[in-house]
Amino acid sequence: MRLRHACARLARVGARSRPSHQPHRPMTRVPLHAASVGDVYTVECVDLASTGEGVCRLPDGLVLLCANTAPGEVLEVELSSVGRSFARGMKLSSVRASPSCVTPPCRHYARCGGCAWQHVDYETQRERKGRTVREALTRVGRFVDGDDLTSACVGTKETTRYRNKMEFAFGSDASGGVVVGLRPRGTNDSIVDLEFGCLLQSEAADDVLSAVRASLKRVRGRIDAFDRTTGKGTLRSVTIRTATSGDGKRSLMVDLATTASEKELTSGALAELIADITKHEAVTSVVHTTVPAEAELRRAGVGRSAKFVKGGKKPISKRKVVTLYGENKIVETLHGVKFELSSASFFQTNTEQAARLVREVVAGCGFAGDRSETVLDLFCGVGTMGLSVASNAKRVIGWEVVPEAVEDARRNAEINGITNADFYRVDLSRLNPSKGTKALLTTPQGDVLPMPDIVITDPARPGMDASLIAILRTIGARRIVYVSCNPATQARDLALITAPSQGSQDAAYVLKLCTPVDMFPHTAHVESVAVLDRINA
Ligand SMILES: C[S@@+](CC[C@H](N)C(=O)[O-])C[C@H]1O[C@@H](n2cnc3c(N)ncnc32)[C@H](O)[C@@H]1O
Repeated sequence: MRLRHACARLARVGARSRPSHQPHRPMTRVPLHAASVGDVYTVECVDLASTGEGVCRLPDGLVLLCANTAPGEVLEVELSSVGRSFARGMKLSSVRASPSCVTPPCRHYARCGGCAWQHVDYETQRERKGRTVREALTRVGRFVDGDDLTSACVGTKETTRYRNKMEFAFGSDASGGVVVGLRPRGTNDSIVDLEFGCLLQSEAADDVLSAVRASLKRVRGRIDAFDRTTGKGTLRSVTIRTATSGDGKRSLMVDLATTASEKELTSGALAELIADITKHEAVTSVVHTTVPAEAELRRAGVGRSAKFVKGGKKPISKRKVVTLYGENKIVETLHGVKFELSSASFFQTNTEQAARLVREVVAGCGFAGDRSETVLDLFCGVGTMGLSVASNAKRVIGWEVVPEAVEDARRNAEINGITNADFYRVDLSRLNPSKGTKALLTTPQGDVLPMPDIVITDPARPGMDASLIAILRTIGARRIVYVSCNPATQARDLALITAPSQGSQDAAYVLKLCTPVDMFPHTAHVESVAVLDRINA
């Protein structure tokens, strides 16, 4: 018996020697922690990691990650790896069950990387997401009142079939056939064949996925999956988008991405696959995206530690999209605004929760109620936020880097009869702060735009560039509403926005409230809406 830390403080947690079947592995370097591979501990799971693993602690404080456990469970774990900052272990048995553990609703849960938190009840997930945002504010943003500034996470009743868009990859099975599905948890070099469908997407979209699987069986041996390590093979991915009309009717857009030439689309195995998809009643649009055949992964490391990682610094080659059936568009409605989406358009993937997110944004703007205010919509995409607030504002000005999204935003304004919203293309990471307000308030044609009263900003995961934040502080709008899908970069940026003012050309802000919104049940992802007021506005 190898008792390691016989300390009263840690009495709840015990260790025993590795089972006799475990070979002794000699240490190659002086360990920083007393634990070693093969040791067995009794620990309590105290938290949930983003990977879905339970977070436990060894007697010396080292974090231990273990799959198939949930907060509150006491379990016996055998260590499978011990690093400098954390260890991993395999659950041997449960000593006391977790009150938050549930049976995962999806039959693919054990392997699929799609929904790592399915084994934990929704209330625990929601509470954890709220805590992620609070912890980012206090630890990254250093807001001493981060806890008080964060409200409870806005949850949802629809914890399955909530996504309006899913992308599935093609891969090869052991006998050379083609399978379609998602990547397994923790690795990107194989595919989980989703024979029971995917609980994240609509039932109609699941029917199309089944049709694709059936078709792949029929054309077996005549077409192969693209191999990202060699750049060989044809079938890359299939994206299924579901739009729901007011009467609940579903229409589906299917985007098949392959390396095939246009000739291959009209005859042979690929043409048969396309025909099978098109036959499906709810499918209103089928497009094909040609992605050039280039290897994208390289082997990193040697021996047992080798793994494939995204390789090279080659620019992503241009994709070519052709419409094979119907039109390359689908119409989705959000907050009373219709959005016409092409296969390449970014759109919020959980329509129901996006409506809640937009409601938070509208409330966060705190409109005067007389349509007197000008709104700047940064990172506007297809105009989701700007068009949703246009009826409350005098004018909306949107900025976005992707030209197609700018075109979509303009068209969306038009089809909704919105005449007070303009959208422009700009790279918001390349603004020149020495130009002051002009850096952001001049159109590409040189027209000077009005000073905004309210700024909505919704950057991608890396957050905002420091130069953009400096310009926003020069502009000094009375309110900033910051929407984010990454609590850490949001907290970093909020700290910069609220830093003390350097003089009359530099407004300072105070953080009023941060509201987490759960857009992606069963995953660690969380969106949050922060509201900032200009001091002495
Ligand atoms: C999280 S999305 C938000 C889109 C939109 N607000 C919505 O709710 O649908 C972030 C958007 O920022 C755009 N974007 C990313 N980097 C950018 C940059 N450097 N300059 C301008 N826009 C950028 C992306 O193309 C994307 O449309």
